[in-house]
Order: sequence, then C-alpha cells, then structure tokens
Amino acid sequence: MIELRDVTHRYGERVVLQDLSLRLEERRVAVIGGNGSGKSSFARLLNGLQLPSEGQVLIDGLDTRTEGKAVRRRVGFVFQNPDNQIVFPVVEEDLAFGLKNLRLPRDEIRARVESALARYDLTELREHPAHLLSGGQKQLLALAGVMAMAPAHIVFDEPTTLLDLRNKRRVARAIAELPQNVVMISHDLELLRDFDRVIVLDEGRIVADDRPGPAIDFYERRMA
Ligand SMILES: Nc1ncnc2c1ncn2[C@@H]1O[C@H](COP(=O)(O)OP(=O)(O)OP(=O)(O)O)[C@@H](O)[C@H]1O
Repeated sequence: MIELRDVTHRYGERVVLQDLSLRLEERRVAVIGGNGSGKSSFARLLNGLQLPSEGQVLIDGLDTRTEGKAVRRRVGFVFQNPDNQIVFPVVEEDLAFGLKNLRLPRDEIRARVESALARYDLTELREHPAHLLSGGQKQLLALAGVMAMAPAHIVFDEPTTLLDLRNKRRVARAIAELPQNVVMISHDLELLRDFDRVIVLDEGRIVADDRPGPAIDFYERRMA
C-alpha cells in the first residue's frame, strides 16, 4: 500500500502539492490533471526520487525519507522521457542491467530478458543500439526494463505519449495484465477507463477522487 500523510511539496517558494493525505490500496490508480497541476511531482514522491518538503510518503510501511533504497526496490518508475531511463548502449544489455543489479541468477536474467523482448516486440532489435531506436521503441524498452524487474509497485509517468495506436494498445494490455499495483499519470483518458480509481489534481490539490467515469466527467467539465 502507498500512503501519503500530510504531504506538501515546494520548489523554492512555490507550493506544487498541498497537504495531501491518501491511501492507495487499489490495484490500478490513475492521476490526471492539467499541465503543471503537480502530477509528475506526485509520481516522483512515490519512489523517493523526490522527498516531500513536509509530511511522509510510505510504501508498504517504508518511509521514502529513511528507507530510500528499499523503497526503490519496491517501486519501479517508468519516466515520461525514456532517454532518462535507458542507460546501456545495446537493447538487450539495457534490459539485463537492472536484473543484474538485483543479483538474480544468470538463467533467470536470460529468461526475463527473452520474455520482455518478446512481449514488447523488441526481439528483432535486441542487438540494436538503444540510442538509434525510435521514440516509441525507446518508450517500449523503458517499460520492458521496469516490468522485467517485477517490482511490487510500478509508477508510470505518461507511458504512452510517444506511441502509435498499436503500441499504445500493447502497453494498455500489458498494464491491464500486470499483477502489480500500478499508479499511472496520463493525459490519455482512454487508457484509464478501466482503472479502479482516478484522482484529479488541480494546482497541487485533489479536486476529485472517484471511479473513472465520474472522475473523468468532472475533469472534462472542469477543463471545458
Ligand atoms: N525541479 C523543479 N524545480 C522547480 N519547479 C518545478 C520543478 N519541477 C516542476 N516544477 C514546477 O512544479 C509545477 C508542477 O509540475 P509537474 O511537472 O509536477 O506538473 P505536471 O502536472 O506533471 O505537468 P505536465 O502535465 O505539464 O507534465 C509546475 O509549475 C512546474 O513548473
């Protein structure tokens, strides 16, 4: 479970998240809101990439402030910009990198890399230089890398912005099938229609927190 207790976040003087208290227990939670409403800042608090200016963020009881390392093992993060995520020059090496860090046995690493390549249609690109992939292929590789690690929670910061329709559907299917808890930031409202819960942020505050239908209706009226 992810829990925020009285969380406020500032950059300098500017308050970007204000006094949030939340328990996220559902399997799939989405966070939506206008540009600059604080969604990415919210996402980055969940794996300790950012620490809250005030309050606490707890992941399965672990405080991101004091248990950062354990938190990062439990929470995978898929960045909006895959260039932030891809560290190795060749596709399959990049996929194996995080798994080696987990000190998994070599056979297990090989099996997980094969399965991730196949699942995201990257098998033919396995020896391809990662920096020469298209934007969408990079996004798939970043996703595949995090999913191969099988963390308990996965936070997605706009995972489909660069994807064509086929790959968007592929990612939507993959997310639907994930056994993990998912928190997803997205402007793509179709992607969240079957989520369990949708939170709407506006200027760093929660203005709706509901099932997808009513939350999306609220957001669309507010943005009209
Ligand atoms: N590192 C930073 N330093 C200073 N201000 C920042 C920083 N990161 C974000 N901000 C500001 O915080 C506010 C919230 O930004 P955030 O990226 O969390 O919003 P968002 O809802 O994800 O936006 P978008 O939909 O445009 O990606 C914005 O006003 C932004 O300019």
